[in-house]
Amino acid sequence: MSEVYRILAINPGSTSTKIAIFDNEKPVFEEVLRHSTEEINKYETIFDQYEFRKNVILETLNEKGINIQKLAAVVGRGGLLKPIAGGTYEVDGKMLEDLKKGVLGQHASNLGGVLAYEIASQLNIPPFIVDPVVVDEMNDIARISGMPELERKSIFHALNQKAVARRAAKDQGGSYTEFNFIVAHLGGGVSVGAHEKGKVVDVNNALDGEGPFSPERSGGLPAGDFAKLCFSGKYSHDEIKKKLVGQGGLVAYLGTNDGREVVKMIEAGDEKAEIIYRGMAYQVAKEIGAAAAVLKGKVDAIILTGGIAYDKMFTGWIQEKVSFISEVLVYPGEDEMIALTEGALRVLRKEEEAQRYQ
Ligand SMILES: Nc1ncnc2c1ncn2[C@@H]1O[C@H](COP(=O)(O)OP(=O)(O)OP(=O)(O)O)[C@@H](O)[C@H]1O
Ligand SMILES: CCCC(=O)O
Repeated sequence: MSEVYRILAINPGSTSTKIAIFDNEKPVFEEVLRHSTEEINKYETIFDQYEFRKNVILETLNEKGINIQKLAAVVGRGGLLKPIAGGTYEVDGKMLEDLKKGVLGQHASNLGGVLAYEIASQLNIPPFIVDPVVVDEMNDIARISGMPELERKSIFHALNQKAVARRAAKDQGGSYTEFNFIVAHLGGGVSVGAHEKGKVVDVNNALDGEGPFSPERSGGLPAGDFAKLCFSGKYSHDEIKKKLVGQGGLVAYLGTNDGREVVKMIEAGDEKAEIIYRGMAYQVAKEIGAAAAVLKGKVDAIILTGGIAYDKMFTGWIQEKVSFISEVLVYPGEDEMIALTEGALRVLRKEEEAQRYQ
């Protein structure tokens, strides 16, 4: 009989920490630990949230009677490292240092590698990350911003976009590298990627004021007015950064980062909530149109995924605008937990060697 590896997968998002235990590919336990804006805003930096999230994870596993001594590995969603190729990486001192100091910036997934490392080293088992948000397969032409000092960067929901695209390809009876897809990840942040035969050749930097606004991010802004706001003297650099990521989008307009709350507001007749939520769908549809141009109109399917894709009203508004491009497939939620686990299993089974972060 083949060996059973028990894996703990940890996925810190901007509004939640998802945890799961798998015995090989079989899910044994899964939970979404939600964190309110108030809870998250107590901490100045992402790294400051580490102890809080670690305690919530360990308490939850303990309450559920899960013995962590039986784990074979811990795998976390990887963060804002320097741009790297896709795949599974073992968390080492160099990576840990870059994740802790936020070498490319602060992001919830920086905690994935740190939490994996802290829990795994206590148990003397390996810590991994898989397909971090900095996976970079962009065409060079897509890096041009219009201002030479500012190069566009590939920072997006690589793990889920790729996992869902692979699943869609399988459902269509082929493999990921045979199709052109546009994948829109609709989570706390929103990214829309043009996947050309298995490579994400262009994508909005979901963390840096590009693309559609999202539950807690501003997305692309009128640049001149934004520059004036930055120099108005009203805000510090940190406050401006929070207006872009954390306190932008739905939070800024409606005071919540929770799409379900917005749906309730709309159902209760709140017209402002409806126009803002429709505005978010409108911007996602426009970004999908742009990705269709990148793929020269050769689009096998548009895929909507992430938490907000559970909302049929929202996906319906997008579908109305983009279904002229291609079929629209909806894969609500995320495939990230199994994608993380599979990445760890490939290494434990020696099908793949863990890559080293340089
Ligand atoms: N049924 C639903 N209707 C509307 N919104 C929903 C529904 N279910 C989840 N959401 C919303 O989806 C968003 C969270 O999505 P998701 O869990 O994919 O994001 P995250 O992991 O916190 O962040 P990110 O995906 O950016 O890393 C929240 O705004 C949540 O309220
Ligand atoms: C940009 C990568 C993931 C996210 O925070 O939304």
